[in-house]
Amino acid sequence: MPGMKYVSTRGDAPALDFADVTLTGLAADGGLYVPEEWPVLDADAIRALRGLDYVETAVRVMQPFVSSDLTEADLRNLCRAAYDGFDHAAVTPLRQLDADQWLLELFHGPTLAFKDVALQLLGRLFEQFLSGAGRQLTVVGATSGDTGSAAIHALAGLDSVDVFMMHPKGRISDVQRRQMTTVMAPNVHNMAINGSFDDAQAHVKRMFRDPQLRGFEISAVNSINWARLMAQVVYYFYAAVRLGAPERKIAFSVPTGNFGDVFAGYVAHRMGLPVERLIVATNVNDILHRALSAGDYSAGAVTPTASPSMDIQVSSNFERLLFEMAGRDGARVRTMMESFDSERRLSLPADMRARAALFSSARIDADQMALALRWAREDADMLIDPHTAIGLAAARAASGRKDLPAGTPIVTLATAHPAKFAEAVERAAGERPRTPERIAGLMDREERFQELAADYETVRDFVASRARPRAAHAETL
Ligand SMILES: Cc1ncc(COP(=O)(O)O)c(C=O)c1O
Ligand SMILES: N[C@@H](CCOP(=O)(O)O)C(=O)O
Repeated sequence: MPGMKYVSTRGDAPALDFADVTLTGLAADGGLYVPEEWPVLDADAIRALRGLDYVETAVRVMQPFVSSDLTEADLRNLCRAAYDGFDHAAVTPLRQLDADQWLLELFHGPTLAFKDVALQLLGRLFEQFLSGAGRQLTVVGATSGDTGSAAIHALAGLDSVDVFMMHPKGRISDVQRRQMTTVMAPNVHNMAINGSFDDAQAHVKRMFRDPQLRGFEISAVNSINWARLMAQVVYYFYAAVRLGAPERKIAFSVPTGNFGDVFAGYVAHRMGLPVERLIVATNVNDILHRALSAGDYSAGAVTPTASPSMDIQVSSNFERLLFEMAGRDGARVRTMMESFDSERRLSLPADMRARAALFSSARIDADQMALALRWAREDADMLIDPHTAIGLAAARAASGRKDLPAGTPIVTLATAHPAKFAEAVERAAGERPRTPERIAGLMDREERFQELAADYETVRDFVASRARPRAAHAETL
């Protein structure tokens, strides 16, 4: 059986197989890679997921995407190794809050955020594909707090990979920063830039196309990398099947920033999972809410909030949805994205918006977030983090407005452990979360990071002066 190929959302880059798409990250035309077609699990295949554990579910959901480059046994071994270190046997357990509301806990991995679900696997995929290949990767990444630590924990000490991670200085929590900056592995380089996450993400994309970095094999761990999203599709299936899929439709409320997590939900839907609705929950950095509710995709300045990981105005993965909304017309997406890059705004035409009817959206402000956090504490006896609270506020609003058919379970993705944002949680709920063992002692460790101006050249030169060049024989890859 021929393996899955991946094509660029801008239609002008070579199609790649899974291994290359994983190691490459961003497409050469500036687009994002997506599978050339969506594999489908029919109702029987979904029923057959009942009773399977997380690893077996992951193997069945991801196999169609990787089949050209990994055997089923390889994939199973990688998944076992990736999820073995999670501190819950279910990996991503479900918790019921009331008759309709559920939480999908995605924070049981090493760095206490949903990013571990994908990055624990991605690190192992890198190792698998680089083993014996003589290639040297330079991973450049941008983080608003959680991707950075999950990536660093997945890649620290790997000899064939150098990791350069930018975070916006002063705009992430102390725990988030220290989870990155206390890792002393020689292949890890942290940069605190005097700018926003959007600045950092723009730099990452530019480095892929910078002729001055031609001597390095640049790669990505942000959700521009397809493999990140693929691993996140799994928990939508895992949760929905436990709640009655395929016989029952489920709605998901997803706290959203870079649009990766919720796009994974869209992929699950395209693969055949009966999804009633995907609720895109934003904080006051609401570009996605405006885009989906009014067709206005225009980026303003980033406002710092108590949910810093979602303080994003330019959402990379929205381009993947645009590609679907444009009927997979890469040339149309290229024109739109080039216009967005120069104007910082796009108006989404009606024909495209009609293809995004599965999504609804909500903009949740600080008071609404705090109210949801308190409700979870007082009525459901759960301390949740501010990002999860944004998702929950949107979920409760949808159910209060009776936006969904009666009895539809709404699953809010609980994307981080509250201890990562202890001050904000304490402010809202009047109670400080307990400190999990995984981060005990973090505040006493030595930190190492480089503070840098936000301009591109400063960051690029920092990377170029420390990264190891690509291996000679990989020059033409
Ligand atoms: C805790 C947390 N919640 C939600 C999000 C938003 O996820 P996405 O960027 O995939 O939309 C992020 C960052 O990505 C995050 O770290
Ligand atoms: N919220 C993220 C921002 C980067 O998003 P990604 O999913 O594209 O890696 C973070 O916490 O770093």
